[in-house]
Amino acid sequence: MRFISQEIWADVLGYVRKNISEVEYHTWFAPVKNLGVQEGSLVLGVRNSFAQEWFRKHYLELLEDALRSLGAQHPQVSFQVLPAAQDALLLPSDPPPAPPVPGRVSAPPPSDNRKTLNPKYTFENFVVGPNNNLAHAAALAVAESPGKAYNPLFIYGDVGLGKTHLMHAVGHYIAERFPEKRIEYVSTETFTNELINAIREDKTTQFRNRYRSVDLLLVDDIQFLAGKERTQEEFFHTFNALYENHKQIILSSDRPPKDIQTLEGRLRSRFEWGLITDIQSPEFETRVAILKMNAEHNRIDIPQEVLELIARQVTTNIRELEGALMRVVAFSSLNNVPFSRAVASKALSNVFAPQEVKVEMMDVLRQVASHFNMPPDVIRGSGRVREVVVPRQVAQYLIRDLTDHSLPEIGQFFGRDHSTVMHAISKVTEQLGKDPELTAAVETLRRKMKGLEDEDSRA
Ligand SMILES: Nc1ncnc2c1ncn2[C@@H]1O[C@H](COP(=O)(O)OP(=O)(O)OP(=O)(O)O)[C@@H](O)[C@H]1O
Repeated sequence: MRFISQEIWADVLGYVRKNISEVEYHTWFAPVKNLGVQEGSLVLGVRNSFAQEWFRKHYLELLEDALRSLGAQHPQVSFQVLPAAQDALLLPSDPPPAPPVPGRVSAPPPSDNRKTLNPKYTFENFVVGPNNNLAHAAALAVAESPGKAYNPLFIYGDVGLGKTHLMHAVGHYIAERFPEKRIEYVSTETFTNELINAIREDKTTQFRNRYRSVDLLLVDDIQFLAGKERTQEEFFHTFNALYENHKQIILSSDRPPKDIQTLEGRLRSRFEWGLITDIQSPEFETRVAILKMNAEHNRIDIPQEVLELIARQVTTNIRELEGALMRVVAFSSLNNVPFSRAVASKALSNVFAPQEVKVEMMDVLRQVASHFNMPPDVIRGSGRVREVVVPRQVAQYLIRDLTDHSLPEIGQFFGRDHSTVMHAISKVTEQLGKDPELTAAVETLRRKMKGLEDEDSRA
């Protein structure tokens, strides 16, 4: 059974909900469990055989339509009656727990002080790249010496780039080492709403005590303090109380303090007391590494070239990048086809502007290297034996054929001048049709790189 993510399942439910009444939805769909995909069929767990029959009769088509809207070409849905005890079944988006390591005692359950933290947002699960290494180093320093290294730590950056993840990572790190420490994570919006309620219910003292007695305060999206005078006033006092007691404060924002309009000067200057660090959009290699980690985390075996294609499609927001991976996984499960670049490209074409699968020089080199079973560096190296020269010529020929690179650019990539590349290309052109082995290699590789048309037609 392959899992489909909760996001995809939520999309299916969203589709269903738009097409039936609320009463119907709550009666039938709220108790359904998504059990994953088996042989291309989405398996749903229902409570009893009556429900099973009802679903088959009344909702099968609707569910198939929902899957079609998500890219399934031949959607199939089946229903399984859950044993009574399976109501509390592990959701398929939670990967099955790893088998216990003999002789190792499993970790104790998380202590209470991390109840507001997302368990996935740890340092171990954070991929460090040139876009975030300063923020990561600062967060680690703060986690090791809370209240001493940088206070406050102010992390800013665009949507979905890992600010909340880093804040929580500090929380987990501290919670693990100091289980007695009180950790509070709050979004500025929640802080504001809680303050409003406290004022209305005359409970401001409790509100203050709660936030002023923590050891680590994590506040997300602090830019939303802008224009909220009463909340700013309250936050100012919370900040001072914590700061004076050497308690660590971490703030996140979509912009640096100086760009938050209508923020009181005294707050702005406090935000600048510690360290201000930013997170930028991840570059290609970091995006691939994030996808790889996600895939491993979910025990999905997906080829590197597919991850690279996804990483090329989604360039700015990591949340979207993860969503794109889940879409590809769902698409391949639902259509029962193996992962490939063509499949990924199709899975994403509903969401992202269809892009031609753009082939890069490195892609070609890697494919050629794997075809001829030798390391890419050897092909690019100086070896002159036939076993190396032929793959090198094939790689140069295919790069010229499949990319827009000029002869001098290709030459530079191989550490040679353009006339050598020209010679390689004419050599391969001359042999095509004459040398069956070479012809087959070129054709296979070309097809693979152009998006694997053969798999395309199966998808
Ligand atoms: N460097 C990274 N390594 C692994 N996963 C990451 C990394 N950066 C971000 N993510 C993942 O991307 C998703 C979005 O991250 P997060 O919620 O922390 O972003 P954010 O900057 O706080 O966004 P927002 O501004 O919307 O609050 C999360 O699932 C997070 O785990």
